[in-house]
Amino acid sequence: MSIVTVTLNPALDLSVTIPSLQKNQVNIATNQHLGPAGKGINVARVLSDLGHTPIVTGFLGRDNAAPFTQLFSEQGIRDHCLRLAGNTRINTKISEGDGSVTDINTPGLAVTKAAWSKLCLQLNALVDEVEVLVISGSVPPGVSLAQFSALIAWGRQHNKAVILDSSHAALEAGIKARPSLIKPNIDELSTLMGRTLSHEPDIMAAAGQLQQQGIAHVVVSMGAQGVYWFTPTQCWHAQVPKVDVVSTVGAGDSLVAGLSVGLVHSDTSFFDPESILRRATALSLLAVTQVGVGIYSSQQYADYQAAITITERAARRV
Ligand SMILES: Nc1ncnc2c1ncn2[C@@H]1O[C@H](COP(=O)(O)OP(=O)(O)OP(=O)(O)O)[C@@H](O)[C@H]1O
Ligand SMILES: O=P(O)(O)OC[C@@]1(O)O[C@H](CO)[C@@H](O)[C@@H]1O
Repeated sequence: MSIVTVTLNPALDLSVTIPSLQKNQVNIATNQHLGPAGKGINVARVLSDLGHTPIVTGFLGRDNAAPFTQLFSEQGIRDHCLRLAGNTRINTKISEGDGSVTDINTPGLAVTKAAWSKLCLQLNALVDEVEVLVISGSVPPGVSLAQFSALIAWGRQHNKAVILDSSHAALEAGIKARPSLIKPNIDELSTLMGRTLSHEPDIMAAAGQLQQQGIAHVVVSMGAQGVYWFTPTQCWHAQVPKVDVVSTVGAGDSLVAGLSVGLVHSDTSFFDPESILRRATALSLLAVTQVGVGIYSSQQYADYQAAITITERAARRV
């Protein structure tokens, strides 16, 4: 059994660092890096650093698939991604000296009906191997929101824990299929609820509303303000230490990787949200202190776990 991540719209991330972005000017980057990414791919990379053997699936462009194939083979990730004619998109991530990031994401490779059918067949063939299904990222051209939502419903019908990490219309559509856990960031949650959320009582009320719609776990990532995790019975908050931010890209994916490991035991007595949240949040701190994701230092991972403060909040239900 494995954690399976589905990335319908992966990307090569072109990460550039500049001191301060000047609009309408020539900006000279001090660093650049082009590497395989996309939300579910990032999740799998972190899982493999944690000692898991995740399965990745979704779509890749055949013409520039080599960096992905190399990553999967180096990291021991089981590659079930379907290759389509053309190139996987390139997303640009501009990191500035103050830690802010500007993302320029492109729409991605169009998925044909035949390719979608192949993915469905492949998932059916993998079903007995799925321990947790992580569905991450945007919906590429050619895939409808109904198909996206059906993917989540498929996982739930097969009694799998399904994590959904997406945004905008895809998040809204996906929620209707009642994933087991969603991980919006605070802006995504505000957009979803149609109101600005920033204070704890508002976030609690929003999470409660979503739980009433059948989503057991709502995790809200809040950047430097840490993480809230609303389980069916409790509410936890992770407070993060101040860190030197290199790039926040992939921080949410690293958090999701840690949560996916935790959900493996969600219906057993081994389920311990406090320690899952501590570890998952530490993984997100490793992400913000590097370009890309992964455990670059076991000692740093341990130190971040020790520096995170987890508190239980009195859950308020709507
Ligand atoms: N500036 C920061 N300082 C400390 N921790 C941070 C910072 N930004 C992010 N984090 C950590 O990473 C987690 C996820 O970040 P964030 O809320 O920005 O998610 P996200 O928007 O989904 O990220 P992304 O889409 O870029 O992967 C936070 O909950 C926090 O633990
Ligand atoms: O367009 P999506 O799928 O929503 O997001 C894609 C993306 O921004 O997400 C990852 C960071 O979370 C990046 O590696 C990648 O470029």
